Amino acid sequence: MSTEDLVEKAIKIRSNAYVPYSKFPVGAALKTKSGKVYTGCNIENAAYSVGCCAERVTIFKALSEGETEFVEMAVAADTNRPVPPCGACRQVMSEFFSKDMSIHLTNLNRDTKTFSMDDLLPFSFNNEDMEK
Ligand SMILES: O=c1ccn([C@H]2C[C@H](O)[C@@H](CO)O2)c(=O)[nH]1
Ligand SMILES: [Zn+2]
Repeated sequence: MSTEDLVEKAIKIRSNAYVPYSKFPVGAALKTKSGKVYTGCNIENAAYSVGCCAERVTIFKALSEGETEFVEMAVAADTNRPVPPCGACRQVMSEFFSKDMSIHLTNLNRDTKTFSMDDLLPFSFNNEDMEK
């Protein structure tokens, strides 16, 4: 699947977002090495802090199905600039994505900015930091 198609999937899955509190639907699409695509949206809760972003829902969906190798992700929201993922999602991404993996951030105009994992979260805390 092309990057453009991955972006379209991220935009489309926003329609499943459960966002009664923020009214800010976000969608994400994640491509595995084998070419399979997992999609996800944000899911909120009356206890605000237990809601989950589209990016993490998508990554956890794929991981829980046994996927471990990812090649590309797209994230979409109705924003002026391509939507920036929150810090928590960047940290989760850095656990499972290689430093050079591409993450495409976009909006409904299809303005798209592509970042490598390392650009999105430089100098990230990881397992090696606990090895001393
Ligand atoms: O990149 C982002 C930014 C925000 N949100 C969600 C969290 C919350 O449900 C709503 C408002 O922050 O948007 C995401 O899913 N992804
Ligand atoms: Zn997030």
